[in-house]
Amino acid sequence: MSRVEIFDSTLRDGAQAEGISFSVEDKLKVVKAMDEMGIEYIEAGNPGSNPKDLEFFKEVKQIQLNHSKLTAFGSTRRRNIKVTDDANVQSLLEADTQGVAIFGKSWDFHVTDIIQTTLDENLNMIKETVAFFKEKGKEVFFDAEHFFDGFKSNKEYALASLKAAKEGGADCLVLCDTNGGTMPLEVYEMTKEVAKVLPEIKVGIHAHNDSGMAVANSIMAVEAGARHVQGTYIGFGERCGNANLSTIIANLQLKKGYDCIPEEYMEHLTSTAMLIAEIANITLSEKEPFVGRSAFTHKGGMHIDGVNKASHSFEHINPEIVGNARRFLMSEVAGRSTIMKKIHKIAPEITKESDEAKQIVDRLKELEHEGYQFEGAESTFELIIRKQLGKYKSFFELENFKIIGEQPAKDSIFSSYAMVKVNVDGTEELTAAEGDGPVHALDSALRKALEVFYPSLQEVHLTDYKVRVLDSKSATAAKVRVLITSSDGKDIWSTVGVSSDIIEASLIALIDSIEVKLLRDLENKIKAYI
Ligand SMILES: CC(=O)SCCNC(=O)CCNC(=O)[C@H](O)C(C)(C)COP(=O)(O)OP(=O)(O)OC[C@H]1O[C@@H](n2cnc3c(N)ncnc32)[C@H](O)[C@@H]1OP(=O)(O)O
Ligand SMILES: CC(=O)C(=O)O
Repeated sequence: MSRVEIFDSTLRDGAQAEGISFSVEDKLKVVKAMDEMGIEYIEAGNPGSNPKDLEFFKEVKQIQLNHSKLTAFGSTRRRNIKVTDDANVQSLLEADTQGVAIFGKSWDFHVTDIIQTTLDENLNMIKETVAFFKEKGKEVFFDAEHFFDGFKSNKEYALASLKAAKEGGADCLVLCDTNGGTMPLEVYEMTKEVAKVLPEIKVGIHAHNDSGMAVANSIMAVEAGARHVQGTYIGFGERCGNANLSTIIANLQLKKGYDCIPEEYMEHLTSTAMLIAEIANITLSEKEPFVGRSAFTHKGGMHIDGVNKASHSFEHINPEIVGNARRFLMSEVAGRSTIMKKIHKIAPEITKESDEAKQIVDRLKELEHEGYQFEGAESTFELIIRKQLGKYKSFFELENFKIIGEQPAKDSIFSSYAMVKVNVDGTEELTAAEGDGPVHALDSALRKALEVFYPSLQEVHLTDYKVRVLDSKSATAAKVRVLITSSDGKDIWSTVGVSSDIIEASLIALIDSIEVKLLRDLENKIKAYI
């Protein structure tokens, strides 16, 4: 199996994405996650950029890495100064990492118009900076910024920038599609030419996603001979993002037979994507190939029927290989086989013709008539089946609650408080909490009271809250459907509630969300015991 090195820049190019800001603690968590995933290189920051990155590079030394090598990122020396006088170069040394990624200009226009120096001086800047770090014993990646645009503008000069890095002793020449505008076949042809002109040095690819081509471009570069791929684990980065490494790793390893990460870690691909999203405080796109929640989710009745008969009829790989799971959605386009599949997970003995099956279907129809919709809220659906079959005992009773919304003075901020009393096996707990709004306050108070009995609820938080008005003609008397998505960092689940009162609808969904978490914990305990 041919090896392709994976180089993750979540902490550097990822941190250049709009809305992303990592604390030192966050960065340390990402480093651990990448190491546990078997990622070969972690570009962990830009020490010349900010004191936080420098502090991080000190802290990270405490972590024992088993797979990954750390690299720091920075530019070549500035024009017309000595390498040793360049502050950025000094910060890179101070970061004290095994590797450094040095970016330099490959596009003649950028040299003359952006960094405003001569073409020769830029080549000197590249060669001298690379040579400096080689002398210091570093593994040096030369990131040829704007390589593909440069190649189109002035091929000789773009290649000369690579040669300058090679003469400086670079270990890898990384061709960057910095503006993300290059098309896959162009990447293939230009990479092929580099591999031909400079056969004795490793070539890499760093693609941005401005044309939606970053993954395709990375794969095409590998097809053309690149053996080092840079990107960010779930694709966020400057502007439209970077090449998504979770997609690339899965494609290269499962479809193309390359060796990117240890085989046994492939099943952690999805949970690591969720963890990175969690740390970055973003919602992982449900549509993300391989690792998204919808990646193996089937809605059309015929698709569900097909997957039940043979999973590969509508799935390109088995979801378990990447640690994801198959889901069937309940909807107006789902057939009876979908419902039976759900019932069978809980009660395999029940037949399509049995009274129990009929009662469940009737109950579902009733609930749908009330405004429930289970598409995307399978957890509530599962609880309904369990309750209907008498296979469910609630983990707690909500005895009462009170919500206060107040604006004590005309211009003061509106605030909400909630008080709840819960009962767990005869023991009562009364708690209050504050929130940004009534539902937030209620959620906080409910979990605070229950955490006394079930500490694992501390891991749970709401990742999405949607309200849909069902009959807008009835104005404020209209029913609303509330869909809540929750996560504990390992798993994501959705629950639904319907009422003409938005608080009640939210409460129904919140209670189900907590019940689902406690049910899963119990199931996991039983599995571990068996
Ligand atoms: C393609 C990429 O992603 S490259 C990395 C981009 N990332 C970032 O910019 C985030 C981190 N950057 C920073 O924190 C800041 O830009 C710093 C601290 C590094 C530098 O800040 P400043 O000194 O204020 O410079 P500024 O941010 O305006 O950058 C422009 C300077 O960088 C120089 N520069 C840009 N690219 C290069 C390069 N490849 N080689 C050498 N110098 C370069 C420009 O010539 C310009 O210098 P000048 O003002 O003397 O003409
Ligand atoms: C190096 C880099 O981030 C780029 O050229 O896009």
